[in-house]
Amino acid sequence: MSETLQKVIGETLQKPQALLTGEWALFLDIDGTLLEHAEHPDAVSVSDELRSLLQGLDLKLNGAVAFITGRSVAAVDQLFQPLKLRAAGLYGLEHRLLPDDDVEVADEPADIAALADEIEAELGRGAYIERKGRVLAIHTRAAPHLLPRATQLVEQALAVLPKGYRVVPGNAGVELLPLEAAKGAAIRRFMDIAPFAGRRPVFLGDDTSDENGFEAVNDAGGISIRVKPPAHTTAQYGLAGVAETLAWLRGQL
Ligand SMILES: O=P(O)(O)OC[C@H]1O[C@H](O[C@H]2O[C@H](CO)[C@@H](O)[C@H](O)[C@H]2O)[C@H](O)[C@@H](O)[C@@H]1O
Repeated sequence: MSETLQKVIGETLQKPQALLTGEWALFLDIDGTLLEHAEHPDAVSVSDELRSLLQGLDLKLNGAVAFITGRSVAAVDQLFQPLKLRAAGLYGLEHRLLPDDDVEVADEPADIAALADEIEAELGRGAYIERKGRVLAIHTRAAPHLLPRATQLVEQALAVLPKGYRVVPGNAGVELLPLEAAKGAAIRRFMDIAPFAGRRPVFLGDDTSDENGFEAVNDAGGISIRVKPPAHTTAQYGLAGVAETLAWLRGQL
């Protein structure tokens, strides 16, 4: 274990009680943080152990736990069923502020179906095009050589998309997001309401798209934790991988 990581984990573990008191709000990325990456987005599965860990944390923190994910809330529910938590999906284009509430969706999607079709036709079967309304994910895990071309295609598409669309590197792929899709804003939205308001936010994530969330919790005096941290991250702390993240979370129960 690197010295930095040791220090980071040591610091975090020095205050476990603090995480257990009512002062914390916990925000969780899913893929690469709670779940190991799989070859295809539909190939991941959630263990009963993970479900009960999350349920336990939710109880412990009086409901101040939310998924902050690039997946849609419907996809998250499907994955974690029967567990339902508060959630922001599609990088904050969707919010479910209470576990049993309806999902609030930001404005009607721009029609990017035609663009998705064009990219799919150009890249062929090696790439998987995930259509998420206003968000488009191009997965190249099964054909890494397609990533540069996929990135080029989505960058070119910016010229014809509504203002504010941007390209964000994914994990073994690339995503095209509208302006309002940002994890930091999603976290701030929760922090304005009960039971999150007045607590210190903790956010765990593993991707470039999570950096915006780290900035938001840093600004709010919270704790940002990047799983498998790269050299450059705005996160204050790091955890080595999914297994270590789950162990750390179990330690907070
Ligand atoms: O914000 P997250 O919860 O981390 O979601 C980010 C994206 O995760 C999924 O894609 C990634 O995980 C897949 C399963 O391991 C993997 O096959 C893919 O290569 C990864 O990029 C999901 O499919 C996307 O919609 C999310 O935006």
